[in-house]
Amino acid sequence: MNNAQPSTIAVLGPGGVGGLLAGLLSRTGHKVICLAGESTTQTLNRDGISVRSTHFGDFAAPVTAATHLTEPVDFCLITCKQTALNAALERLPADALADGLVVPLLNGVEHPELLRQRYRPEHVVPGVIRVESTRTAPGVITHGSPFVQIDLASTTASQAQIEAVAAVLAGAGVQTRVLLDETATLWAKMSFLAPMALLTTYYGITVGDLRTGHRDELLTLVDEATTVARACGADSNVAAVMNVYDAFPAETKSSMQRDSEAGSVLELDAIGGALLRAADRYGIDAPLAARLVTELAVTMPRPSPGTSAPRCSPR
Ligand SMILES: NC(=O)C1=CN([C@@H]2O[C@H](COP(=O)(O)OP(=O)(O)OC[C@H]3O[C@@H](n4cnc5c(N)ncnc54)[C@H](OP(=O)(O)O)[C@@H]3O)[C@@H](O)[C@H]2O)C=CC1
Ligand SMILES: CC(C)(CO)C(=O)C(=O)O
Repeated sequence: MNNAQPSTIAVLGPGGVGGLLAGLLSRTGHKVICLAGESTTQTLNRDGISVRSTHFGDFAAPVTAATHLTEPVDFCLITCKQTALNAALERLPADALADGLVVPLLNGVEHPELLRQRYRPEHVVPGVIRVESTRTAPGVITHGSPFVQIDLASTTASQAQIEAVAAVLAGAGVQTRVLLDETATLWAKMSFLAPMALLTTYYGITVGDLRTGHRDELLTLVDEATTVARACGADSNVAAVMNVYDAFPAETKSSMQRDSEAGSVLELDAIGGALLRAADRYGIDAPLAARLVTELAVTMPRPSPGTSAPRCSPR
C-alpha cells in the first residue's frame, strides 16, 4: 500500500457498514471488490453503491462484486454480521488473499482469534467502528449518524501496516485512529456497546429514551460491563461511558435493535454472550446482563438452516 497510489480493497459483507465504506473508498478512487452472495453481487455489478448521508452528502459509486475473492488485495474489510461470519469467510480463501490484510470491523471481541486461526496472524488488524448506517436494499445505504469513526489496533500486525490502512480510510473521509492496545480497544467499545445494545433492544427504545427513562438500569449495566472491560485490560469506567451516552444523538438506535425490528437474528452471542463469558473468566457477577441475555435469547428468531449463527451460549 502506498498513499500516493489507489489501493485495491475487498469488502466482505457490503451491508450498512461495509456498503458505506465501499462507497466512500470507491469515490476516493480506490478499486473496491465487494464479496457477497450471488444476487447481491449481480445488483452491485449493475448498479454500484448508492449512499444517502447527511454527513457525506448523497452519492453513487461503482464497485466490482464477486462471490469469492480471486485476486490479491491490499486489505479486506470484514463487515458481515458475526452470525454470518463463518459462512462469509468461505468467500475469502487465505491463498487468494495472499499478503492482504484482514480488517474486521464487527462488534464483539472474540472474532479476531477465529481470524488468526484462519489467516496469517500478522495480517489481522481488528478495528471498531462507531456509525449508524443501514442497508435498505442491496447496494442502497442510509447513513444516519453525523460521524464515522474507526479505531484500529493489532497485537500481531506491524504498526506500519496498521498506519497504512488508517491512511486509506482517513483519505476516504473516515475519522480513523491507530491505537496501541487491541484488547483495550475492543473492550472499550464493548463496555458501552453491550449496555446500549441489550437495553435498547430489550425495551425497543432509542438511546435518548434509554438514558433518560431507564438511567438507573443503564448505570447498573454499564457498571457490570466496565468492571468486566477493566478486568480484560481496558481503561473503562462508568463516568466516561455515561459521557459517551450523553453525547450520542438522542434518536440513535443500536444495530442489534435495528436487527430486532427487522426480525433478524441478533448478534446476542457475540455481544452479550461474550460479555458473560469474560465475566465468568474473571469471577465477576453480571446479573443484569445475564437476565437480559437470557430474556432476549428466548424471543430472538432462530437462524435459518445453513447459517452458523449460535443461539446465545453465555456460559
Ligand atoms: N450498522 C451499523 O450502524 C453498525 C454495525 N456495526 C457492526 O458491524 C457489523 C456489520 O453490521 P451491518 O453492516 O449493520 O450488517 P448488515 O446486515 O447491514 O450487512 C451485512 C452484510 O453481510 C452480507 N452477508 C450476509 N451473509 C453473507 C455471506 N455468507 N457472505 C457474504 N456476505 C454476507 C449481507 O449481504 P446481503 O446484502 O446480500 O444481505 C450484508 O450485505 C456487525 O458486527 C455490526 O454489529 C457496528 C457499528 C454500527
Ligand atoms: C454503538 C453503536 C450504535 C455505534 O456505532 C453501534 O456500534 C451499534 O449500533 O452496534
